[in-house]
Amino acid sequence: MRKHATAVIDAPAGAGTAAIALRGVTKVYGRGDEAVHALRGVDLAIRPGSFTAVMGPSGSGKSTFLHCAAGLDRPTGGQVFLAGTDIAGLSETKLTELRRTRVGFVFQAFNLVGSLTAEQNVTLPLRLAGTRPDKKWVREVLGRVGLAQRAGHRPAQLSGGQQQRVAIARALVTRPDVLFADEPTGALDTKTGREVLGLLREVVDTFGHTVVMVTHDPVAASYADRVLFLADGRLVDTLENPSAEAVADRMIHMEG
Ligand SMILES: Nc1ncnc2c1ncn2[C@@H]1O[C@H](COP(=O)(O)OP(=O)(O)OP(=O)(O)O)[C@@H](O)[C@H]1O
Repeated sequence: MRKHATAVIDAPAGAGTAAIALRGVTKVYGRGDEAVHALRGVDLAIRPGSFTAVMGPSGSGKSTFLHCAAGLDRPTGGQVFLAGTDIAGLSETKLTELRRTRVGFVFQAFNLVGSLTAEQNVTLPLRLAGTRPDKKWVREVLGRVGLAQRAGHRPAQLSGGQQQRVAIARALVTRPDVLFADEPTGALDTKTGREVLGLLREVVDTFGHTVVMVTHDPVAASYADRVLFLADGRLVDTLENPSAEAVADRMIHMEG
């Protein structure tokens, strides 16, 4: 039997002040005997300008949480507020617009367009949203991720860490309310992974962005201000100012 850590459920802050707030969010895949309860009533609030890591055993609902929080998928029940907007009530068109402009995504596999330069990859979300890219702002974002000198390079001409930096710049270019990262260091070696984590920390501390990152790695989680632990679709624990050791210890007890 899976042992759960003490259940500490965050009281949702006023939905209007949180970058993200979930209220009683459930997600069921399939029906009847086949039904999988991926989220079983998640309540939480994430402060603007904070860095949050989401951890939990395989199958605990981390990706489902990320998808529901980011408007990539609709919850079966409950409410998701993104900077005060209840996204469950939005039409498909509005939800697509929200995904393009108010949230940013960084994935393990970078997901850059190989035929485009770093700068063109970064401006892609703006073009998709029908906005003319502001050159000064695009340069600024490329500078924030340390790629001012690589703007004209294509992904194949960049290292894995540089490609992930392009992906981070692309995620930030629309000035999103939240940047979601799904195992952003999963495809990188340890040293490069740490550099990317340092960059995520920096965009929070220096530029006030809000980052929510799913990870399996306790060291990655230790870069966050707070770790949320999911088990069997529930938020079962949180850890403030986490050390890698404390996170690893919590995980061992959850998986034991
Ligand atoms: N599209 C789907 N259809 C049916 N079941 C699904 C679907 N997506 C996820 N699940 C199930 O929901 C549960 C939660 O999955 P989820 O991918 O959110 O977990 P996770 O914590 O991200 O796992 P991992 O760490 O292995 O990536 C699992 O039991 C999974 O099998």
